[in-house]
Amino acid sequence: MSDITRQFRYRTDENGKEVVEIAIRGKQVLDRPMTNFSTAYSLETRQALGLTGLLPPAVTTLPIQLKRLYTQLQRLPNDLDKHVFLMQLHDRNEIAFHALVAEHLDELMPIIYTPTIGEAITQFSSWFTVPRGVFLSIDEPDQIEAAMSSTNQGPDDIDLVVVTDSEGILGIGDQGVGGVRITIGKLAVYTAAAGIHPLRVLPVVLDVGTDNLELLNDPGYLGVRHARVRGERYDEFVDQFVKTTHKLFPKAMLHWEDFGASNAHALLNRYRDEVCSFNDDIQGTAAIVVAAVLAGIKGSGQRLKNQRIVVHGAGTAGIGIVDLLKDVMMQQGLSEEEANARFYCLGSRGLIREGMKMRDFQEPYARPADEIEDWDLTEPGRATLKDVVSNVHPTILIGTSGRPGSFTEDIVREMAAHVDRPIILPLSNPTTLHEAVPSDLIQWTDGRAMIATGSPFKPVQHNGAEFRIAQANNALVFPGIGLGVIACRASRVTDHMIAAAAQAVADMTEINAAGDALLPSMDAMRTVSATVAVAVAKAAADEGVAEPLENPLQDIWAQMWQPVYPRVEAVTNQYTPKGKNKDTAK
Ligand SMILES: NC(=O)c1ccc[n+]([C@@H]2O[C@H](COP(=O)([O-])OP(=O)(O)OC[C@H]3O[C@@H](n4cnc5c(N)ncnc54)[C@H](O)[C@@H]3O)[C@@H](O)[C@H]2O)c1
Ligand SMILES: O=C(O)C[C@H](O)C(=O)O
Ligand SMILES: [Mg+2]
Repeated sequence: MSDITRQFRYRTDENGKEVVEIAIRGKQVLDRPMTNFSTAYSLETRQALGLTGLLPPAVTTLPIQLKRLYTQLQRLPNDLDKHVFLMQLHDRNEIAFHALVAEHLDELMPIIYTPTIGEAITQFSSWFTVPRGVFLSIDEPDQIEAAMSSTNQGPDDIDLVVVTDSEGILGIGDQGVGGVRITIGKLAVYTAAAGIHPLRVLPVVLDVGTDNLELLNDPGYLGVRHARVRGERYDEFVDQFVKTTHKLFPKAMLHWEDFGASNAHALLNRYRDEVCSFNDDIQGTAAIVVAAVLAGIKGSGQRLKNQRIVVHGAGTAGIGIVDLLKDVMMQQGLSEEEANARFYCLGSRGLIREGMKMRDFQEPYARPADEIEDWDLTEPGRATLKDVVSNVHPTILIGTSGRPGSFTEDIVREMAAHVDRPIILPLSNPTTLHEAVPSDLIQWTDGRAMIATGSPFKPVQHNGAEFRIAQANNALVFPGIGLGVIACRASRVTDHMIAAAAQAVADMTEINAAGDALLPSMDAMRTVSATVAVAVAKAAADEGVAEPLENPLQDIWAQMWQPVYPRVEAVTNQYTPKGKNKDTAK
């Protein structure tokens, strides 16, 4: 790696200010998203970088550019067009992109991320323009190292790798190569919410084929054109990817996103003790949902260990949530057996019971086979959600099924008839897949339900009160987990660190009046991330997977990158990646 020529380098000067040294000249400067500051370049810098004549004469500032960009954005007719516009800005002027998102966080999160990103992913091959991310093909496993190295990054240059194999994108399933966009979206959220430096990250798609026939039959499809490879060849490919990533970027946290349920659990278990590895759908979702649950329970004066919890959709996210809730219950004094008994998990064949076919990660939660003997079932031999709710009287109902509308009026009214403050969490994304919408839930429970949803919803008015709807999306917590891990260079991500993240978010919320939300709002993401990061770094030190930070708040705050143009130095030297500093060179 040592003789790679660099074109520019971001570093911090003696006053802690960011500087970019630029060795390229002319049009090349404007062609790179991290060196193109466009009309904001001063006349001297334009001269020094050979930009004279390549830009209109006026010198502007980032705020003026943002005003112009925001006006252009607002003229666009729909969210997908806005998403594409923002992604093009991302590829043209990355700092302006991040600054625009930061300035309009609440409004633009749903555009760059869930739910709009779901639509963008399904249409990836038709709106593809500029490639971003690393594409690894199962048909060329010997190219993994070359592909991962083609970004010219040295061993100290990458803090975070987000990877997907696209089998379980949101609730929309197998999206083939288009899944690369979820890794880019997640990384944009890491930067917006936790100030992770945009040059110190790598989005990766493992293209192992697709079982999506629509994609396979589309002549314009840009991915590997065959069915999904499974089994040994898949495992070897993933293993090769993990080993290569760890070899090239030994300090990076590996974030797994939107794998199918079986692989998600298996890969987390395989790698969690080998590398610094985090599954967002399992652990990130669990952390944010447990935070919402803890806040709700505190608000209604209850104890977690006394709850009856029904989980509709016992897959990656659902069982991840259950596992973490169980850990917290055990910390509160329940035995494992007692804790397991608090959960009722449903899959596509209804309530999961002993003797049924199930996945290994569901086994601890299988209900006794004879439990439903006395139940008056809607369909013989299968306990549906309706049956479970009317027999169990749950206090908490969680939806991670991707089945829209499955929390029906009947079911919700039945649940609310037996609990004072039902906690109802329809978490499936994107918006169209929610198990119920907040306005219905509030109406059906006459304002008693405590709600959080996976995608954003507008506040709901009821009986003169405004209900702000908490968004229980892992985006509120994974950026802080990543920031904490990076700040203390944790070697592993442990369950204790995830539980600490959940508790930190729960502690930020007070539920006093009807309408109070279960979680902080998305526009408080930077504060939430910093708070989570401090808790995660502390838990990492307690667990012995990192050294304690000397001054946690200051260290973490200082780590957070701000989207402003750095001072420019036109240089002539060529860079080589350094092994030992935190500079970011390309
Ligand atoms: N809010 C968040 O932060 C968040 C995070 C992760 C996932 N999710 C959402 O949760 C949903 C599921 O994601 P996942 O990654 O866990 O997928 P998954 O495929 O791993 O799990 C879905 C589960 O639902 C079950 N299911 C299917 N049909 C059902 C039915 N009719 N009744 C009951 N269960 C049924 C499946 O058996 C499977 O176990 C998606 O819509 C995803 O967007 C939300
Ligand atoms: O991506 C999201 O919006 C949350 C979650 O990771 C999901 O898969 O739905
Ligand atoms: Mg996901």
